[in-house]
Amino acid sequence: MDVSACDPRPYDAVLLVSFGGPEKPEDVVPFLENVTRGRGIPRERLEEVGQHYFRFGGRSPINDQNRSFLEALRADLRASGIDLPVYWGNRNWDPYLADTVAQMKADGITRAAAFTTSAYSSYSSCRQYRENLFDAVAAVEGAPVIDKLRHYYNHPGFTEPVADAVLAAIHDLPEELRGEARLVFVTHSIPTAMNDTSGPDGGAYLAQHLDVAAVVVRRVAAETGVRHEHELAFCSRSGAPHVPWLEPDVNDRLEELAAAGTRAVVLVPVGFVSDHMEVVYDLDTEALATCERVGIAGRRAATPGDDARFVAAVRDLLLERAAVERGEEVARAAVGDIGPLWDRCPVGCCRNLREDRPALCGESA
Ligand SMILES: CC1=C(CCC(=O)O)c2cc3nc(cc4[nH]c(cc5[nH]c(cc1n2)c(C)c5CCC(=O)O)c(CCC(=O)O)c4C)C(CCC(=O)O)=C3C
Ligand SMILES: [Fe+2]
Repeated sequence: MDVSACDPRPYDAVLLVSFGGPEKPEDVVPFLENVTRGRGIPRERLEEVGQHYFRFGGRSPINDQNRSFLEALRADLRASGIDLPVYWGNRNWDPYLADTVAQMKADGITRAAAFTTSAYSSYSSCRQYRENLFDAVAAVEGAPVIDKLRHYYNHPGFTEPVADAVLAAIHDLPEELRGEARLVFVTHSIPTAMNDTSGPDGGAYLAQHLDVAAVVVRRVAAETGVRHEHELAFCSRSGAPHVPWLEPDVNDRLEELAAAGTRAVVLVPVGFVSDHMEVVYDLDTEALATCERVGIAGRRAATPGDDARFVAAVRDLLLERAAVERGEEVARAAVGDIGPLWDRCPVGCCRNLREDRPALCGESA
């Protein structure tokens, strides 16, 4: 392998940044309190979401997904001769970001590249993590510098596993229904006001999802010769009922589709990089039950998880950014119409609608 192509300098560590989740029943309520502190989420919604976790023994799948991703990433880097430690810190549960940053400092780390488990622009999926990074670094004297790797929803290492998963799910349908399967891409609903302020010009959250969906539909058509009907729907709506969130809810949409004669659907959880609770509960438990009830043959496409191509995308983004920071020219892998996004978020990107809080990894004003 060309050694210069695997030069991670100036980075001496990688940091996986994620949401965190409970691991046992006693964790569920304190976890939900961490997530919703100061956010005005109605009590009934919290109780309902708590039930989703209790139904799975009080254990979210997200931490185990991250553990296997970490193992895969460490192996990938090692195999490429990149000798960097890989750390992990969360927003809402142990290991907390501030503790991880303290450990990195103790280990002598000076500059880390951060990869978040959210692919898209929005306050919840990008800027809030940048605020979390600011807080974690501010809490640790002499903390390392942390750079967030660019958005990767349109990196082929993300879209290729998604496209393959859709092909596999279509193939899993009864043969006579495969050609007419409708692809319902699903992501986390957010308040419409949060979508309106996502990215530097607003609307980036929706635009990015639609871009990926179009890419996947084209890739599937190239394999099967069928251009499947497709659309975007949402899961996991929260908040107060009078606050508008992105719609349609996937369950409502499945009812409408059944009434209009749709017989087969593939749910594509394109908003999730691995099997989070939203995937195993909101889609596998709830939405597939809706399919059953309304008489649609439904399948859920797999998430990228620890697919080798997705893991390798982290290495690609790390080496790309390292070269940028060394002042070299780079080629940036991206598919779709939007193209590769920025290394540092523009000023005002994904504005915090509640309050002004400092964030790392942005252009300074
Ligand atoms: C855009 C987005 C992502 C994708 C980007 C990303 O991955 O970060 C995401 C991920 C996740 N959300 C998660 C869990 C929860 N999200 C909640 C609440 C909320 N999510 C929101 C948005 C998002 N959330 C919003 C606007 C709220 C309202 C409160 C607020 O304004 O912050 C609540 C409180 C209960 C409720 O209100 O539903 C819970 C428990 C988990 C862990 C799952 C697991 O355990 O596997 C993950 C990965
Ligand atoms: Fe959430």
